[in-house]
Amino acid sequence: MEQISPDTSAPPQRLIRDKFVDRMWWCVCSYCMVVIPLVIWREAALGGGLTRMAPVTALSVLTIAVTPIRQRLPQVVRQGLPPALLALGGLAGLYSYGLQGSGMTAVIFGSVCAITVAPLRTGVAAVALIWLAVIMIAISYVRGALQAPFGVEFASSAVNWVGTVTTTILLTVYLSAAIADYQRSTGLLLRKVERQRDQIAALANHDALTGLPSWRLARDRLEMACSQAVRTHTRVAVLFIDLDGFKAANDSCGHQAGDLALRAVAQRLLEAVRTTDTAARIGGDEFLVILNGVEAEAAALRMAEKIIAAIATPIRYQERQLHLGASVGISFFPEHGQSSEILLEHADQAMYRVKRSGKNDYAVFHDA
Ligand SMILES: Nc1nc2c(ncn2[C@@H]2O[C@H](COP(=O)(O)OP(=O)(O)OP(=O)(O)O)[C@@H](O)[C@H]2O)c(=O)[nH]1
Repeated sequence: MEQISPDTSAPPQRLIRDKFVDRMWWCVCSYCMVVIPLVIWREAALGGGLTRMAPVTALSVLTIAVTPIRQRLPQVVRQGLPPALLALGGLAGLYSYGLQGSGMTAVIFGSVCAITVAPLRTGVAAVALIWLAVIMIAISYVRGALQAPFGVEFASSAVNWVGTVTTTILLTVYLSAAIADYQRSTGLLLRKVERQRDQIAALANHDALTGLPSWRLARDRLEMACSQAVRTHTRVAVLFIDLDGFKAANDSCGHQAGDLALRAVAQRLLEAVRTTDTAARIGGDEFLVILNGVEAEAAALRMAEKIIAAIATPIRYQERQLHLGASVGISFFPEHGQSSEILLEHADQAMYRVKRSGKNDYAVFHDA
C-alpha cells in the first residue's frame, strides 16, 4: 500500500500538491529541453533569428538551470514558474505564429497547472489574464494587425509539424501523468480520511476493553428493535445487568484481573444471546442485553437465568478463581416505556430492587 508521505508534520493536501508541482516541474523542464532546439530550428528555417521567442527561450534556459536546486527555491517561485513558463511560452507562440504552432496547447496546460497549484482566487485571476491575452492576440490576427511570419508553405513543412506535434505530445503525456498521480494521491488521502472516520465511529460506538457496543450504539439498536416490535406485534426485553462482587475481585486481585473478568463476562453474554440480540457494556461493571421480538415474558426470564448462571461460573485468573454474580433488572417494550431512556431507567430500577433484596437474581420492573 503506497504511503502518501512518511513526513507526517506537513498537511496531506500540501504534500500532494508538492508532489504534483515536482512532476509538473519535470514536465516543463523536459518540454523546455525539446522546445529550445525546435524554436531555434524553426526560427533558423524562417531566417528570422531568435527575436520573437528570445524572452521565452531565456526563461526556459533559466528553468532548466535551476531544476537541480528547485527544492530550495521559495515556494511561490517553485509553484509559479512552471505554469508561468507554459502560459508565457504559449502566448509568445500564439503571438508569433498564430495557430500554426503549439502555442494553444501550452496555454491550455499552463492554465490547468495554474488553477491546480495556486490558491483558487489567484488561479482564476491568472487564467482570466492568460485567456484575455489569447483573445486579444486572436482579435489582432482576425483584424490583420498581426500576421504569422510564414505562409502555407512553411505551415505544411516538416519542421513546423515536428515542432507542433512533439511539444503537444510531450505536454499531454507529462501533464496527464501528473494529473493522474494527483488524483490518485487525492483518492488515497480520501480513503485514509474515510478509514479514520470509520475508526472514530467504531471507537465511539464500542467499548475499548470488551469490544461490545457502547450505550450509544445499544440505544440505536434498542430504538430499531422497538420499531420492529411495533410492526411484528412482539415485545422487546431490556436486561440491565450489574455485576455483584466485582469491586472485591478488583481490589483483591488487581485491576488487570478486573479487566480480564469484564472481558470474560462480555464473552459469556455474547455466547448466551442470539446473534440478532444485543449485548452491550454501558458502564464500569454494568452491561445491557436487548432481546428482540420477544413473544412471551417467560423467554426473557429464562435468558436472565441463563446469564446469571453463565456469570456465576468462576473466572480463572493466574492461580486464582474470581467469583462474580449478576443482578438483573428487566423492562419490556411497550408496557414499561416508549423510549430507550425510560426503558433503561426502569430496568435499572428493577436491578436495584434485586441488589437491595440480596443480589444475584433477576426482577421485572413494576410501577408499584
Ligand atoms: N478493572 C476494571 N475495573 C473497573 C472498570 N470500570 C470500573 N471499574 C471498577 O468497578 C467497580 C464497580 O464498583 P461496584 O459497582 O461498587 O462493584 P460491586 O462490588 O459489584 O458492587 P455492587 O454493584 O454494589 O454489587 C469499581 O471499583 C470501579 O473502580 C474497568 O474498566 N476495569
